[in-house]
Amino acid sequence: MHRFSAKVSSMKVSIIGGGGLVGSCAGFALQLGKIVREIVMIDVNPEAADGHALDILHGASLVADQSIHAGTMADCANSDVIVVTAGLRRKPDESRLDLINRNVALFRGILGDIKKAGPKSDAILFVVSNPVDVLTYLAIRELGLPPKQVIGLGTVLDTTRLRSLLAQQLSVPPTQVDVTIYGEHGDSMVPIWSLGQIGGLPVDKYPGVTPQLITEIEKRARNSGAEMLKKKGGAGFAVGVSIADVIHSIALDQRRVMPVSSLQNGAYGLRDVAISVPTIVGRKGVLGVVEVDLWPKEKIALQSSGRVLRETIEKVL
Ligand SMILES: NC(=O)c1ccc[n+]([C@@H]2O[C@H](COP(=O)([O-])OP(=O)(O)OC[C@H]3O[C@@H](n4cnc5c(N)ncnc54)[C@H](O)[C@@H]3O)[C@@H](O)[C@H]2O)c1
Repeated sequence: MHRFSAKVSSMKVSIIGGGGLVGSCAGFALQLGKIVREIVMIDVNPEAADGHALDILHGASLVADQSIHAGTMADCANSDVIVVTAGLRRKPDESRLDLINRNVALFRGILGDIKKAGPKSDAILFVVSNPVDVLTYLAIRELGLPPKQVIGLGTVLDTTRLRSLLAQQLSVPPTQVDVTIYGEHGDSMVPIWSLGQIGGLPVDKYPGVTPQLITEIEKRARNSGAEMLKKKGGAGFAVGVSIADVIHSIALDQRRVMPVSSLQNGAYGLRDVAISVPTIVGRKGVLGVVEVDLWPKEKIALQSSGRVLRETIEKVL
């Protein structure tokens, strides 16, 4: 435990885009997590970054002893984790991949600024901006950090949406639902029902689970991003806790298996693409991926998801 607390107390997290909805929710979730030492909010709109940083700081006396403040790109130089949530939001009915042309130039500029600041050799770049898998691949190509230190949020948010909605439908505790989505953070995402469990029991045999329910929940999870855009202008709280969950696995070197996006080298037949597969996440970033047997239709869907991303990469990068 002592070993961990030394690491925890030194963890500095900078959030580029901290003045926006996703970045501010991530900052708040990191405060409530009480694990990282320093939270820095950075934004081209400094007022917004300072406003969110101050709002979070105002609650510090009730939560934890952390340093919370607005900053500049220079803060990237000594940050342990650099989170990028800066970006343009999806318009209603716009697919995440359609966003790419608007977001690549913006993201390239941010990568240039991070390079200029000179990140630590063991820094982790954590990409959240959409289309997250494509931008993660771009960062791996262009930032100059080892690929293992570049992680995308991938299907972490999609997974918690699926689990939480299924739990609500079945009246079971959400933390006991263990079904994970892999593949693209986008239309071709692949829920892996073959490995799903509720309270350690096979999900397809759990009382109340029917093929119709599975189809319905899958559809709701897939449409959640669009639903959030329509109802409240974009996802905030759930993506915030998703970001914090990954950062905590890094900060505590927990080596948890998570559906984050990272560069693939052949597992599940995926290569030269950043996409979500079962990935071990620790202080050094991606420590490995775990390959297990899936239903053939799931493996085929995962490979086709990889092809969707590869085609986009070839078109736009
Ligand atoms: N990966 C996921 O699961 C996931 C989920 C939700 C949203 N997102 C993505 O996160 C991104 C942000 O969404 P949001 O709702 O917070 O949008 P937002 O408009 O509320 O916030 C974006 C922020 O980025 C800032 N910004 C723009 N250019 C910048 C730059 N060059 N440097 C620093 N800051 C800059 C803006 O000023 C703004 O404050 C979008 O790309 C969105 O699609 C990803």
